[in-house]
Amino acid sequence: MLTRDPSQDRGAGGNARESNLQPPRGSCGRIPLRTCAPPAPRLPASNHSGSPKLGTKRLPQALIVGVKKGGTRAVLEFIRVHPDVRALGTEPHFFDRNYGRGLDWYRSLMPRTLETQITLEKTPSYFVTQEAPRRIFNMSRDTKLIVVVRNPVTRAISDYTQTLSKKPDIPTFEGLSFRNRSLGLVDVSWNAIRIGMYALHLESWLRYFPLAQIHFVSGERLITDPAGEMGRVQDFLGIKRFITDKHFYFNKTKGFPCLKKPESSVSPRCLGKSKGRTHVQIDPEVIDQLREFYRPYNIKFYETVGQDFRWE
Ligand SMILES: Nc1ncnc2c1ncn2[C@@H]1O[C@H](COP(=O)(O)OS(=O)(=O)O)[C@@H](OP(=O)(O)O)[C@H]1O
Repeated sequence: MLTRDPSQDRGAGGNARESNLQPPRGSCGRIPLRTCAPPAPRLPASNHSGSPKLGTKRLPQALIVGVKKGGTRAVLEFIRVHPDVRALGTEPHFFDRNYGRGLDWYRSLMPRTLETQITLEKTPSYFVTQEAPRRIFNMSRDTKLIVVVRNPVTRAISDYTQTLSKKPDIPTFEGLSFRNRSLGLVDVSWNAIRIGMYALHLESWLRYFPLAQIHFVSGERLITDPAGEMGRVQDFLGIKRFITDKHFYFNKTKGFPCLKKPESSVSPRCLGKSKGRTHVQIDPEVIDQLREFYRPYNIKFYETVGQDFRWE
C-alpha cells in the first residue's frame, strides 16, 4: 500500500534481496557516485525505460527518510519546485513495508526524469526502520539522505495529535508517555516517544553511510527561514540554488510559510489541513519530564551531527 498524504495536492507522475549487494547497474543518476556501476543496456520501450524525450523511470538518488512529523512534506513540496528534481508525491514505504515487491516495482512508481534530474521520494518511517539503512545501501551506497528533525517533545505531541484526530478514544498523551510517571519512567516502547530518540536511530545509519551523505534539516528553521533551509538542501543535492525567498510568503491564516510561484500565474499554495494542526494541550509538568528525558539523546545527536538544534 502506498500512503497518500492528504496534504499533498500534486501527484507525480527481480525482487530486492537482503544481502550487501553492489548498487544496481545504472542507478547512478546525476549525483556523482563513488562506486557508480556502468549504465544498463538500453531496454525496449515496453520495459521501464521510457522515450528519451519523456525521460526514464530511475531509482531515487536521494531520499527524505524522516522523521515523521518533522516537516518532511514541506521539504518535499518545496524541493520539487526545482526544475532539476522530480519527486514521487505518495509515500511508497518501499524500504519498510513493501521491500518484498522488489526494486523493479519500486522503480516503476517513480516519475520519469531526464539525465539532468534527480529522482526523490519521501517516507518518514525509514529513519526508524532497522533494515532501511542496509536496504538503501544495497540499492546504492551513494544515495543521498535527508532527515528533517524537530524538537522531539513537540514532535511527539504532533504525532499524538495526528493519531487522536483519527482515533479519538485513545488514552491521554500523559498516560501513554510513562511506564511509571511518579518514578519518571518514560515508555520508550511507545513509538511517539521512540521516534524522537534521534541519536539512537542515527547510529544504524552511520553503520552504512558517512555523515557527509546525510543532510539534516531543522524543522524549526524550515518554518522561520524556509529559503535558508532549502538553500542548504539544494547545496547538499548539488543543484543550483533555484528555490529562494522569492518562492515563499508567510500565510498568516495558516501560520506557516507557503509556496508562491513568482514566475507563473499559478496561485499560491499552502500544505493541507493535516499539516499545522493545533496541538493537544499537555500537562506542562509532563513536557518538562520529557525534555529531561530527551536531553542526553539530544546532546548526543548534536555531537554526532556537529550541529546544535537548540531544543530546550
Ligand atoms: N510550510 C509548512 N506548512 C505546514 N506545515 C509545516 C510547514 N513547514 C513545516 N511544517 C510542519 O510539518 C509538520 C508535519 O510534518 P510531516 O510533513 O513530516 O508529517 S508526516 O510525517 O508526513 O505526517 C507539521 O506539524 P504539525 O504542526 O504538528 O501539524 C508542521 O509543523
